[in-house]
Amino acid sequence: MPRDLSKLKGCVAVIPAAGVGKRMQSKLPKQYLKIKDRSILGITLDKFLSFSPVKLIVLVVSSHDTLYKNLREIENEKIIIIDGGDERIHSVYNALCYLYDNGLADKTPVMVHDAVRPCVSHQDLQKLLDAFKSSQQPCLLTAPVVDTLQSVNADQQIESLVDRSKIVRALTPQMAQFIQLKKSIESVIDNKTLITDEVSALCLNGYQVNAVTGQSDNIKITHPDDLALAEFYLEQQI
Ligand SMILES: Nc1ccn([C@@H]2O[C@H](COP(=O)(O)OP(=O)(O)OP(=O)(O)O)[C@@H](O)[C@H]2O)c(=O)n1
Ligand SMILES: C[C@](O)(CO)[C@H](O)COP(=O)(O)O
Repeated sequence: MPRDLSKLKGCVAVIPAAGVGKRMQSKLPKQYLKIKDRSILGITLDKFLSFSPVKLIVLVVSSHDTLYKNLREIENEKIIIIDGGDERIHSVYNALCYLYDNGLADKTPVMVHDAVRPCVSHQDLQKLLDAFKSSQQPCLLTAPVVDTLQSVNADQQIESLVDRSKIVRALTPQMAQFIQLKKSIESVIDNKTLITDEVSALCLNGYQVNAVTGQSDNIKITHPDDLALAEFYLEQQI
């Protein structure tokens, strides 16, 4: 549905939810699995609908998906639905193209957040937004690595100790000005560079990206064990 986005003030959230969840090994795409009667995607959407700086949410779903229509959160005028692509990066790019085609101003802050990270807190969203506003540079939520890190060779033999003070877990949201994000992703897609997040695209295009330490409970539900863990973390937030 076309909209005039040229006057939009505030932040846009892009939520890629067009994956199949292979590693989850469930019949349903994992974003539709339930945690205490609520779908993972519904919980994530609710976090963004109730975060007032976000004025528009672009939800990206598979073109074969009909399940999103059953979400009680979907009937909200802040949400726009877009078809996804083959990889996460293509799904995000489709959302950015929609925003471009509908006139979103170049400097609008855009946050990209995985549908399957329902434990993200408003406190962390605000922290990320504050860091973005004060630095005027792209940034992302991160969490420290707590284990000792060893690198291994192809035969699983330990090669060397990795300096963990230089490593962080890349979480989402990841954010940048709209046009920085769109041009960076466009360029990695054109060059067929394999990347798994927005920050990689921004770095490859020469932007300085700042890590903002967030809560380590902002997990991506990836494997079956993560479901119980996310349920536990969400209970702690009530
Ligand atoms: N073509 C794709 C692939 C992934 N995603 C979304 O990107 C997020 C993070 O990706 P990941 O955890 O890798 O999800 P899946 O691709 O669904 O999982 P898997 O890799 O196990 O198949 C998820 O919200 C997923 O729905 C997407 O929008 N479009
Ligand atoms: C974007 C992301 O969630 C950051 O951790 C991640 O890159 C998703 O991709 P992956 O396939 O699980 O690495």
